[in-house]
Amino acid sequence: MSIKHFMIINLLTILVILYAIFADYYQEQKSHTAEVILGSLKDDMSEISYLLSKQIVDKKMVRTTRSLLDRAVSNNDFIKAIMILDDQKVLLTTDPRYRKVPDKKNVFLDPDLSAENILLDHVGFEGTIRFYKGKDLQKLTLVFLFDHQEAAAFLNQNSLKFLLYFGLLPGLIILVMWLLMIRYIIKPLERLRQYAYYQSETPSVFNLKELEYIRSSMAQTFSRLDSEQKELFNLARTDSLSGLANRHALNENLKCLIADAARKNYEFAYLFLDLDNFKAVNDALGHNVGDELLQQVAGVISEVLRTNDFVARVGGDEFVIVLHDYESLSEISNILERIQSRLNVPWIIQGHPIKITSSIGIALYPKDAQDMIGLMKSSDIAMYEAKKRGRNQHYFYTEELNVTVQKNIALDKAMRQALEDHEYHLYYQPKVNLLNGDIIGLEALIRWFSPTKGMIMPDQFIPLAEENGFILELGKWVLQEAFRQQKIWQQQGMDLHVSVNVATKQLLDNQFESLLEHLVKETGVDPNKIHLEITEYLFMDQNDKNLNLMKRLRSKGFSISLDDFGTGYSSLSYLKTFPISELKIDKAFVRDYNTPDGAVFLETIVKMGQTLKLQVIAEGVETEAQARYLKKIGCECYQGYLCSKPLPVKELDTFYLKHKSCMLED
Ligand SMILES: Nc1nc2c(ncn2[C@@H]2O[C@H](COP(=O)(O)O[C@H]3[C@@H](O)[C@H](n4cnc5c(=O)[nH]c(N)nc54)O[C@@H]3COP(=O)(O)O)[C@@H](O)[C@H]2O)c(=O)[nH]1
Repeated sequence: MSIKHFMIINLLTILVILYAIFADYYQEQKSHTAEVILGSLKDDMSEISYLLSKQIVDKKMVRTTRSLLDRAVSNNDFIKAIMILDDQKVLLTTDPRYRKVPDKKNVFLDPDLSAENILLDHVGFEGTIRFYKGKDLQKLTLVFLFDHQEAAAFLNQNSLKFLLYFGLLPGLIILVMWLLMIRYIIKPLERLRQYAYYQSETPSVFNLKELEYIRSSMAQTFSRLDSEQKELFNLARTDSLSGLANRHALNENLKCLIADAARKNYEFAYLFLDLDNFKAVNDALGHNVGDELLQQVAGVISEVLRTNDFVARVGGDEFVIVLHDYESLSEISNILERIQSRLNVPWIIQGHPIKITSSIGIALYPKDAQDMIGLMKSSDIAMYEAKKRGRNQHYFYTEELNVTVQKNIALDKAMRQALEDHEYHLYYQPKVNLLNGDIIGLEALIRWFSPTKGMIMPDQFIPLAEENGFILELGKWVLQEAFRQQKIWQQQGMDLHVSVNVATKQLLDNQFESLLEHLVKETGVDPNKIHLEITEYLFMDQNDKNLNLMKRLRSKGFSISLDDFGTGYSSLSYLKTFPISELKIDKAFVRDYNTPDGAVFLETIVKMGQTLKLQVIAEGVETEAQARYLKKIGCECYQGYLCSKPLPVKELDTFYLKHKSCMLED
């Protein structure tokens, strides 16, 4: 039951009780009035009886009393007529209309009957006139006939007043009480209920103390809950480390932005920023330093951006910036250049000097993607392109880039499957001694035989394998296969070393050394018969770790051959420091042997090799003229189509048995 209904029932009960009390009181008043009237009639009766008793000495004199009786009737509104009866005979009546002797029981004053009943229901009442005629006591009956109409009118004359005072008043009181209750209890309670349920506007102060206590406690509780909720809301949307928005907040923001941009038809830019080499900072200097660096980076980004731009940290060293309200794409570029140049300064974090750069991918809504996932993907693709292009730059997503990425994804999948399906084979290309034409070694070169696409050359998949790390798995297979083959040839009496291309990622892998040990054990190959062809990129970071690794590999018998020499890192200091056995001059220089610059380069390398006691081998030798020139300048070895293209094992066996050497014609 509601409070309202409860109140109504209570008020109605009070009203009914009040009415019952008042009705009882009214009835009592009426009876009392009737008693007073009847009393006065009785008094009149006594008085008139007395006067008549005195006046009458003979029944015949009754008529003489007429004036007295008329006066009595006119003096009393409740008497309609007065009759004097002698037994059953009417001697006198004040109103000739009433000549009939009234029934005895209708004029008898029954003490059990109420005055009101007598006045209203009886015809009248009687009294006795006693007088002496001589010595004889004579009796006559005096009858007062009631004027019922008058009596009823008199008795009821107060009922209107009563109704006004006692009938309407409680009603009014109850109404006022009801209105007060509505105003001070029911409405405040309803407002409290609404407040509790919908947490609508805080109700203003209530007049009733208890309700006010409830209201103010609720207001305090809600305000506390509100601030806690706000705090939780912010916590759930804030990255605790940087204080920037987190991924959750980014998603919410993007959802609104996409909806708004779709409705109002405007463009915005979704930028994905990734720090370059942040992992190295974390690994080398610890997470404390990494965390502080991230905080500083967050500060720089926020400083450069305008207040209505949005920035979130969405991963370890990954930030997302959402820009809108820009005039042109070059405005975006300007902002990003500002961020990148502000980041690309020497930082001192906890006493450590740190250099950090960033790569940023940009996707535009709606051109590049129309939804959140699409924007993330596109900006991610663009960011990787920025990294691929040398880091510390930003790159706008293009559909062509996407096509390349999709191709690479498919290639990546196929490349991995190909290893399981044994679609890779090693070809071998002879390395030749220029002085005597002897084949001194072989370079293992991978080929992929796809059942659908035929032979796929390594430069179509090795770069991707190096990029996505698959080179570790594939390189392991190459090493295993080359070691196994060298051992077979060795057992067959072909005393040739085998050169294996080793990607920088493979070399830097912590498991590389143990992998070599394991493969040596597994295949039984002599490490002295293995050349590991590495590129100059390894020497970009000439740290002790790399140097020690090279030294350990060398001490185990492996030879280190420097591939594509001249195309990469320009500092030559590593040639002295690192235990390198062989320099392979890139085929681009061999091709240019007959140009002044090419010749100078080749001669310089050969001389330098001689000075440093390194074996120098020229790659890509296709003509006798090239070979003769190389021989003339003192280059010891060459590799190239002049002797043979890379061949599969069987063909190479045949070739080797047939030629054994690639002697230059005199
Ligand atoms: N990490 C690994 N890299 C590998 C592996 N196998 C090959 N590769 C690298 O792929 C690049 C392309 O190799 P490929 O297509 O096999 O080309 C080699 C030779 O075929 C080519 N060559 C040899 N002689 C000539 C010539 O006279 N003319 C001419 N135009 N090309 C010639 O040169 C490539 C050998 O290069 P290099 O390794 O630098 O000695 C290449 O970079 C390979 O390194 C692998 O298993 N792992």
